[in-house]
Parts: sequence; structure tokens; C-alpha cells
Amino acid sequence: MSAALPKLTVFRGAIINPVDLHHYQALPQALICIDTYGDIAWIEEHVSDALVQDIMARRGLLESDVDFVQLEKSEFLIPGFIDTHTHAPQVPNMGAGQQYELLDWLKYVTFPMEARFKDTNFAKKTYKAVIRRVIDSGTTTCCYYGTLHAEATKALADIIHRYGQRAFVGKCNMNRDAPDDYIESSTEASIAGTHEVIAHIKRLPALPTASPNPNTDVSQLVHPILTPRFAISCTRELLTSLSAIAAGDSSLRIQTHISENVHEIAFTKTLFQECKTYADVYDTHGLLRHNTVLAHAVHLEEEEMEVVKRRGCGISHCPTSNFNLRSGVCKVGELLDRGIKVGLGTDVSGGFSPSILTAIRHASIASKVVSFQPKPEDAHHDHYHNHHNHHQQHQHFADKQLDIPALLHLATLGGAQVCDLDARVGSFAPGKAFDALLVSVSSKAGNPSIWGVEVDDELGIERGMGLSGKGHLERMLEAFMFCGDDRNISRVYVQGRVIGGNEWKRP
Ligand SMILES: O=c1[nH]c(=O)c2nc[nH]c2[nH]1
Ligand SMILES: [Zn+2]
Repeated sequence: MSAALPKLTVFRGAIINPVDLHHYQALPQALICIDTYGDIAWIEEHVSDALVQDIMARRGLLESDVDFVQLEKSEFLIPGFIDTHTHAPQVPNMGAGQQYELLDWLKYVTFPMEARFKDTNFAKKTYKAVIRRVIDSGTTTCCYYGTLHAEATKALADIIHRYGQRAFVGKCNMNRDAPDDYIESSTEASIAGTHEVIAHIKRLPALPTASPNPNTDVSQLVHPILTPRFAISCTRELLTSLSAIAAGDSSLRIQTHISENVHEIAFTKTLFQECKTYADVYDTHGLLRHNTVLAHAVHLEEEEMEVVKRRGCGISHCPTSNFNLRSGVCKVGELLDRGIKVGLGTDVSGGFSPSILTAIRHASIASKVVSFQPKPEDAHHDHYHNHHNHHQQHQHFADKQLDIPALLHLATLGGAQVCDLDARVGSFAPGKAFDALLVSVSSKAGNPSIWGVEVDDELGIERGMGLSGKGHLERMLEAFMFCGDDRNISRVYVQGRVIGGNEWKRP
């Protein structure tokens, strides 16, 4: 199924299409046409059965000219999930170290596992299983941390490339405050390894069906990304050398961690006493810009939020990890109200699941936790006045739970914005890549917790219909987001090619 597309493909059926933080389109009867590069050629949003042939003819197509895919009533297409922050070498550790917070967890659980990737054979074997699992979880674009090892990280990029996922892959930089067997010997060694991995990734061949467009965001799926682990583990000299690499290529993405845990923040401030804040460490070293992905941002100070917004950085919200490592609850609503770009990250193995569906659920719970917090003005104002106040300050999200359109946005288009790829992915539009999931809520998918919305094609019954006052397609989406799992992901498409999912067969 991963061979070059011989023909145009036209899908007929239900589509969920994110628009912005407040809206998504639920289109029960759409047509979407994919060209031979795997890009979306056109979309017809509302087409009754009787008009399908006419619309195709108007587009100059006969059904026999194309691969025509008729979706079942219990199926829909949704843009693939975007994981803006995860650690590929930590997947074998998922669930381990429940007793620790961040700094001890790094020392006792994480660094020992990452050190094992010195053995490139171990790395290759592990990464194959990791990438297969991440793809089958529905992640079509992923920002990966590798380890410190250039060879293992090149192998990671090779496997992602072979499996056909869209990704950013970074060799991690760490030259201080780390164990003797898992630290880079010098800034020079760290930078040399970084150049080596970047050059390797840039040499990976384009898809046979790739567009000739010279913009590598269009012609390539796998991209390098600068990956200083976090401020604590990088000397000033290392941060300065990394920013020199960044300055030479404005399209090179940067990823790091920020303000995750209170002890981490305190330690960072003792190491960089000349910097006003944690964010200032990165800013003074020239690492905050429009394509910087900052993971966590749980405890940002006012002026840090301002600099993040000013520089156009994106935040990777990692709620599973923030709960699991007891880091805290990120006030995502406030970030969104400030117009900061936000996506979701699984942050495995701080997080214990590689699935963005889990991140969606925990983002919802985190926002509900924030909504429970007493607000300073509660003592003085009644509910109406608070509400009124928020409205006046354009506070749509602060202190409120994130609703379905907002959660969907974070998982798709918001993530695309964070990794500066929203011109290519995150929603369905002509000219964008067809990165999508074919979702099934049928009982045949084998996930009993989602059967309540199943369509019984034979009886014509749409169970669950009307239960939440929503249309049936919206109810299917809600059930998938909160109760679905890999069993409901039949196919995973990247750039128009099926690369995973339940119906996918190993080549
Ligand atoms: O969640 C996290 N995972 C990590 O591996 C890490 N390293 C520094 N800071 C970190 N936070
Ligand atoms: Zn992380």
C-alpha cells in the first residue's frame, strides 16, 4: 500500500476538518481528491449521493479514472495527529519511575535508559518498534528527541524515513550535569555530532512521488531540529554554538524544555544568575524564535509569557507528563488568550502513553482542574460579574475547560503551527498534504467503549444519536477523542500514502 500513487484518489464520506480554536467543520457528505504527489487537489464539502457523478464530471473525472474510496457510515477522515514533543529512546521506560519528580526521574530512570543507545544495534531494534507504535497511534507528524548519540539518532531518522512518517528529529545536546557515562565530552564534540546528524537527515532521499517544489517542507518528510536538552544540561558555550547554527538557517526548528518543575527552575536560576528568568536563558542565547518548540511551560512568569509571544515561539502542552511527574498544571487557556501557539505533546516517558488521544484527554482534565481553582476576584464578585469581566478582557479560555473544537485544534492545526508546518498539514485544504486518519467507530473495530455511537448499516440505526444534542458525526468525533484508541484507527495516511493503522499490512 505504500507504493507510489498511480492515480488520483477520491474519498467519499464524512470529514472532520479543524478550522481554528473555536470551530471545526463536520461534513457528513464530502468528496476529497488527492493528487499523485499526495497533496489535496480539491474538496467538495456537501455532495448528496445523487450529485457525486456530476461533481466528479465537472472536475473532469470519471469514477473509473480514480481510486474511489467510499467510506462506511461508521467511518470518518480527520487530519493526522501532531505530537509536538516526545522522546523516542524513552518509550521502553513508559510507566516506570512513578515515585519520582523530574530531576530524580532523569537521574534514576531516564539517563540510564538513554545511555543504552550508545549501542547502535540496540537503538535500531528499539526504534523500529517505537516508530511503528507511534504511527499506529495516529501520529502523522512528530517532533522527536533522540539521545546524545549521533549514530543512534541517524538510525532513528532512517527508520522514520523508511516508515514514511513526517517528523523532526534531533540529536540531544547535553554537556554538563549528567552522569559520566551519558554526557558529551565537550562543546566541540556536541556541535560536531549535531552537524553530522543534520547533514545526514538533509541527505535522505525524497519520496519517489515527491513534489519537485524546492521548499524542503514540501518535498521532504523528515527534518532536522536543534535539541538542547534543557538549560541545566547545557553550558553557555554550547547554547551559543547552537544558536550560531540556528542563525545560519532560519528554517531550522529548535526544541527544548522550559519551566516544567519548580526545582528545575530554581536550579536553572542558580546556574544562570545573569538571566532574569528561565526563558531569558534561551532568549539571551538567541534560541527563541518563530520555529522554537518549548515543552511544558507549566510555571511561566508574566514576562516569560510576553517574550514567548513576542518571539513567536510555540508551546508543547504535555499534560500526561505534567500530571505523571507531578510537575504541575499548565494554564493553557491563558497562553491561548495571549495568542501564543499551543500544540500537544505526549512527552514519553514523562508521559506514559504515545497516543495524542491520551494527551487530548489529559489536556481536557488539566483545563477542568484549572477551572476549579478559586480566582482572586471570587471573593468580591458573583459568577455573572466574573464572566462579564472575562469577556471584556477577551478571555475566552482562561479558567475554562477546553471544549472539543479547542482540543481538536491543539491535536492538529495548533501542533502544526507550533512546528511551523501549518502551511502543509494540520487541516484539509487544497494544496496541503493529505496526512489523515481513517477512523472507524464500528463494532467491527473491536473497541466496546465506543460502540454507543455505532451506525448499524443494516438496520439504519444511528445509536447514541441526539444523546448530547450534537449531530451524529460530532458525536462520533467526541466518542473517538475520549474513548477511542488504536483499534479505531484503520488507516494512517502521510502525504497520501498508507503507512499504518489496523488495515495496514507490513510490506
Ligand atoms: O519531561 C522531560 N523529559 C526529559 O527527558 C527531560 N530532560 C530535561 N527535561 C526533561 N523533561
Ligand atoms: Zn520532554
